[in-house]
Amino acid sequence: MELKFTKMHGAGNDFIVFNAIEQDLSALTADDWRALGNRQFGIGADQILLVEKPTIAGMDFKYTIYNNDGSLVENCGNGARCFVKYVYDQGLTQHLANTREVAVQIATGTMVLKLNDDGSVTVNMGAPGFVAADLPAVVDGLPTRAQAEDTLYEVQLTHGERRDISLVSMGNPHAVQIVTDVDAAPVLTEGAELEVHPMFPRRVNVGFMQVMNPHHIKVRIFERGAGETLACGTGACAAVVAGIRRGVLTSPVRVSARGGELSIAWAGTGEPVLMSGPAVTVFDGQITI
Ligand SMILES: N[C@@H](CCC[C@H](N)C(=O)O)C(=O)O
Repeated sequence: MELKFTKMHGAGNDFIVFNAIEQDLSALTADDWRALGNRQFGIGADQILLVEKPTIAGMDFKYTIYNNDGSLVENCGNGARCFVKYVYDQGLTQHLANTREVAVQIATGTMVLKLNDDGSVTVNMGAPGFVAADLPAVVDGLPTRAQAEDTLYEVQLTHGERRDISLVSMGNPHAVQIVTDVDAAPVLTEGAELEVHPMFPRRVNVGFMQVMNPHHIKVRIFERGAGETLACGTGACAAVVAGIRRGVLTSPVRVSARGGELSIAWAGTGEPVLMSGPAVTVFDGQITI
């Protein structure tokens, strides 16, 4: 089967984007997503994004996301920005010519994406969630500590040290901790351990943030199903939300990831998180699988 794709990235978080409206990808399996995402034997990407027809009235598109380990996921923020640039560049929507906004259906609901005049994209990511069971996270018996509006859960690692983590759902699950020096943080080892910690039955994205000042953080995210990436949109949102709830950040917040910068605004509980940042096309290609 011959498939056309576009390689894109948002702040270095990279994607293979398929038009699944004009191409039939229904026979592809988790093994195929894994093979396509493989950096040695495939195209290589952190996630694979499908542009599909919506099944909910009023939506322009359905947005489906796979990690490069083949797992289907609920949300991808950097991918959402690339998604809107893709449908605009490919002429798949008339809406953008007028309002420059599209409404997309995702696994957990809907999302509005706006293409800005400078080519950047703003995504309304919806309201974050904090109920452990919803992430899901099993927190029974874990020591907790209140910090401002947040609840910190004390998690024990195998080497004996403990970490205070905030739990945030951006549609997908995030465990966020504050570190003093993000460049020296043990992202690969502790990220890999926490991703599959028994308290997270569906695994988790692990965020490490260094607070530079109340309006600026540096982050590194060990993504569920992809390992450490150069940026993670939902991870950046989760870090900002956790920092605001802990009382150490004030909206809006500039987020510096290793692959680029995002800007995140959040007005508090029940309000949506607004994320702005770049969306870049790298090349178009065709692959036989
Ligand atoms: N890169 C993403 C998040 C992709 C999904 C995540 N790895 C998960 O499994 O939940 C982003 O930009 O948000």
